[in-house]
Amino acid sequence: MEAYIAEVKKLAQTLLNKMAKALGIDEIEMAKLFEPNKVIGLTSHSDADALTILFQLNDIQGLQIRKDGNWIPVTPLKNALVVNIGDIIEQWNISSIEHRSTVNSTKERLSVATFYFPSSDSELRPANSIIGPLNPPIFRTESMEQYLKKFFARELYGKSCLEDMKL
Ligand SMILES: O=C(O)CCC(=O)C(=O)O
Ligand SMILES: [Fe+2]
Repeated sequence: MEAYIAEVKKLAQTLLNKMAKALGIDEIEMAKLFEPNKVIGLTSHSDADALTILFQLNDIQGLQIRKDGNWIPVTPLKNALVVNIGDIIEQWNISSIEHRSTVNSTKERLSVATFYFPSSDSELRPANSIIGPLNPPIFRTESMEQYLKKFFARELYGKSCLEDMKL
């Protein structure tokens, strides 16, 4: 995995250098755009899926979750997976988790996220067992197809892909 990532990085650099050269862009100026200590990582967001299973492959810290307005680091643990609640589970009145990741300017951080979504022909609505006269639905019903269309058109920023479905 590490060797693959190193090779992919080299390939991206080679391709960008060639493109820059062909376009007359200064290669040194361009390289400055990709310095690790200037790369932000992933901006604050919640995942649009139901659950994200995250495997942190090495012990370089980078993932942070937002709790009561503070950013809390999620220390990688050996033989442990991180499970993130995604936006879709908000239909069950459980909040999705806002998180971000930072990069380390000297050490490479490796993590593999698997995003678990309902099937594309399903419908997003609260389960009958959790709604009633005292617990009306919080979101309007939407097809997964509509939801995914919106998801792919939106910027990775802030919380909840369900926000605009709020009733
Ligand atoms: O950097 C990480 O481990 C988290 C990645 C993440 O939040 C995402 O891909 O949605
Ligand atoms: Fe995420």
